[in-house]
Amino acid sequence: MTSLHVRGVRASYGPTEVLHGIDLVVPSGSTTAILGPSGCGKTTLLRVVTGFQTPTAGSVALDDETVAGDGSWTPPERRRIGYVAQEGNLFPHLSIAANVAFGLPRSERKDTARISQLLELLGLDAGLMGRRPDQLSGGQQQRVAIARALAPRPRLVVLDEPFSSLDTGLRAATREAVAEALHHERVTVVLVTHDQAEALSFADQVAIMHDGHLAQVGTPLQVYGAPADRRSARFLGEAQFVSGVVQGHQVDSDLGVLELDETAPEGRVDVLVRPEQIRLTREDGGLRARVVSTTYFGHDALVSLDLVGPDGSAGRRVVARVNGSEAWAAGTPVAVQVVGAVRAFPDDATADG
Ligand SMILES: Nc1ncnc2c1ncn2[C@@H]1O[C@H](COP(=O)(O)OP(=O)(O)OP(=O)(O)O)[C@@H](O)[C@H]1O
Repeated sequence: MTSLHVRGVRASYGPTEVLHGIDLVVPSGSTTAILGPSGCGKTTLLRVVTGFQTPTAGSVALDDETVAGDGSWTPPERRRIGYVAQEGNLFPHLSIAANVAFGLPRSERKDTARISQLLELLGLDAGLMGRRPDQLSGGQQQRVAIARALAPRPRLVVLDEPFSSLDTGLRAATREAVAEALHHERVTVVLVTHDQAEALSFADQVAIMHDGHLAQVGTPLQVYGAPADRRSARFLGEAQFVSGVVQGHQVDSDLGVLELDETAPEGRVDVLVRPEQIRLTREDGGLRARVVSTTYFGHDALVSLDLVGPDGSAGRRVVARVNGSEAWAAGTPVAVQVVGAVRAFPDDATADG
């Protein structure tokens, strides 16, 4: 097992710098998801790690072996990094067995035991070995691509949006099978995605990238529950901000007096309240609101509400996430309660976007 160390990496296309000093450690045998909007530099970081791009500053090391930077350079084919692209890129003219074997050293390419073990590991029937890629579903093709990447026992596996071309049901099943196989092989993994649910469910660690910077690196719970800035909060799940004033461990906000998750400087703040933190009841009293509309998703629903002021006037709009089986018709008067501690950010909207 191998750990990945990215230190102060900068990278450019011509005169334009797109990575502005990336620091990231992926511990041995763990999975890190790099999550960020299109164009933020995720693929460029993968290119630097795999060796298809030279950093203009900083270094990349696998354990204590520097493969780029600090005067060292190991070409991609000698880094022992397995790479899986969005479309898998299987060789169309080769059988499934030959595709997987392609990853093995020439002397081991006839090792059918290793090939069937890998296919089995990815939940693929050994009977598929003789087929060609176009005779498999998209999900099966991606599993074969992962098997091919794992075949030579790489030090690191890099997955660039490997599930994004699959439809929703197939994506979840493929992701689960791949996660299990990677875990079984105890390989270190970097996954690039712009799918929040994928990053949170697949990875031990999530790195949030914006404009060539890592805004935050932490466990899925940390990055979702305690985002470093407003932009990361908005990028990961639904985020709404209400104004408030910090008083000790509490904040007096548009949604009442709420507990803070950590101490914040006294004064005006914006308070992050996730929709699932807002509970609705039909009781009279408490903080009053009126249902504006409901968007139904099956397992849950988002309910838009206008808070009602003491004089009965409509106040600010907030959104609550409720169980999909609950029906909240437009116009229904409700009582609103915020559950759990909330996070405060300085109220200067320009502070972190
Ligand atoms: N070959 C290139 N030449 C010039 N600029 C490039 C090149 N490849 C990427 N860029 C630019 O570098 C920036 C980062 O691109 P990159 O592909 O790393 O982002 P990304 O986060 O992977 O995006 P996506 O999720 O859309 O794949 C973007 O502004 C992009 O336009």
